[in-house]
Parts: sequence; structure tokens; C-alpha cells
Amino acid sequence: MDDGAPGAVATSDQTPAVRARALTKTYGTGQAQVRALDGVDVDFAAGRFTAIMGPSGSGKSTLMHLLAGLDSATSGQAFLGSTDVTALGDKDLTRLRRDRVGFVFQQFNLLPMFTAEQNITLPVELAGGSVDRAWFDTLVTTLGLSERLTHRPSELSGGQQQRVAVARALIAQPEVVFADEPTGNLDSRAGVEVLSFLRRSVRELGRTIIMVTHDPTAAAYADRVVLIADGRIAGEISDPTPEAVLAGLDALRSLEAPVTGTPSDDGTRAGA
Ligand SMILES: Nc1ncnc2c1ncn2[C@@H]1O[C@H](COP(=O)(O)OP(=O)(O)OP(=O)(O)O)[C@@H](O)[C@H]1O
Repeated sequence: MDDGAPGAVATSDQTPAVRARALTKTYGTGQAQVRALDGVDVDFAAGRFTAIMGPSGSGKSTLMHLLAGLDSATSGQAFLGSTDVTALGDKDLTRLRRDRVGFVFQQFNLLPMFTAEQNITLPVELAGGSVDRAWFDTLVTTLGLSERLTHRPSELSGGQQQRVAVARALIAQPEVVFADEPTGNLDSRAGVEVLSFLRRSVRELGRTIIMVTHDPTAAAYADRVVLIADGRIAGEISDPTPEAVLAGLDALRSLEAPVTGTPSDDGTRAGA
């Protein structure tokens, strides 16, 4: 078990893919200071799909950005495997983001002048690597992109563009994929396609995904929901249903008390 000590290196299979220890982020100074994250301790297991949920301004994006090395902490640690991300300099952070982490954003962030295939493979090529064609084929087939590989983003629907972005995030087989509102710009059908794939990529392809979302239905595709309020972990829900997630969010708003939950008795799951 991890003792939480700075620099502690745990090497067993139990090592969480990602963890935060007393992770704190403040913005501004004096009267204008905002404590966006306030001593967060949380683990994200490898091979699991976790959603982070909470009210607007609760610190979800800040947490994700710190865990992914996109922003610096005020204090505390964020670990990717046994690497303390908060201790890395700019060069090592760039390398970590390039080699060990994948990202999916609400705005698909595809390069408009490149084809779908080029968008998927470019990060690997820019990093000087070679594309694993078997994995590429698995991804494009599973994501239903085989017929679209020569299309540019403007020739693709929103859902197709996001599926390209998901393939791009997974092509280098990163240790973890961070998805920030990946269905925020999609209609519900396209959203279901993307979420179904994210879930399959965890269950069938062994990936690890951490997703920020506002949508209880989207969160119910995850194995676990971590609830955050006022910059603190406020509870979690295992094997969430949309109803359980909604109830958890309601409890946060009304009680500001810790919330724990398990699946409902009827076993319903979105998209199952
Ligand atoms: N660059 C910044 N400068 C100052 N304050 C910031 C900055 N970024 C975030 N904040 C503040 O930190 C708090 C947490 O913001 P964060 O974006 O992490 O919340 P969130 O839960 O992702 O919100 P939303 O669901 O609305 O996207 C908010 O009060 C926000 O106003």
C-alpha cells in the first residue's frame, strides 16, 4: 500500500494509475484568492473508467489539469504511476504529456488541413515513434472510422470528429486518457457512440480513462464516479446509474455532506 510519502515508489499491480495527495491549487492573492482545490486525496485505478462530477466551479477541470501536468499545483502531489508530476520541470512535463498521457477535449482540436488518419497518427510521428498498425486498425475499426480515414475534419460529423480525437488520444497506448467533457459538443446519439467506445476501450482494450462531465447519463458509463464540491472530494459512487449520480449531485447541493453509493437494486445502467 502507498503511504502517501513524497517520492514514494510503489511497484505492485495495485499502484493506482493516477493519484492526488493533499493536492491544492489557489488562484490569485489576498481578497481575490480562490482555493480551486483544497487538499484533495484521491486514487484512480488502472484499467478503470472514472468520471469526475460536481457543480460548476467545484474544481473538476483544475483537478484534471493538475493530474495531467497541464497546470502546476500550489502544494501537494499528483502522481502518474510512481512519477510525481508536481516535481517535474517543463521539459519532463512535456515528455510525460507526450508519451504517457492522452487527451480528449470538448472541442475536438483536430488539425483542419490534415485527414482523419493523419490527425490520428501525427502525435506518434511528431514524437519520432512509429505507428503500431495493428493497434491503429483495431482503433479505427472499433471506432467505425475505416471509411473516413481520408476525410478532413470539415468533412466529418461532430461525432466522427470526436471519434478521431479519441483514436488520436489512444494511438500511443498512453497510461491514462483524460477526457474533459468529451460529449459536451455532441448530440445524444453521437455522445452515446463516443461513451460506448470509451467504456469498451477500458473493458476490452485495457485502457484507463478519467473523464470530467456534467452529464449524469455520461457519468453512468464509468465504473466509478468521484464527486467534488468546493475543491474537495465529496464522495464517490461505484457502478453508477444515472439515477444514483443525480441523487449524489442533489445530495451535494442540499447537504454538502459526504456521499457514498452503490448501484440501484434494479441494476439499470445507461447504455448497457
Ligand atoms: N485561471 C484561473 N484564475 C482564477 N480563478 C480560476 C482560474 N481557473 C479556475 N478558477 C476558479 O477555480 C474554481 C474551480 O474552477 P474549475 O474550472 O476547476 O471548476 P469546474 O468544476 O471545472 O467548473 P465548470 O464545471 O464550470 O467547468 C472556480 O471558482 C474558478 O472560477
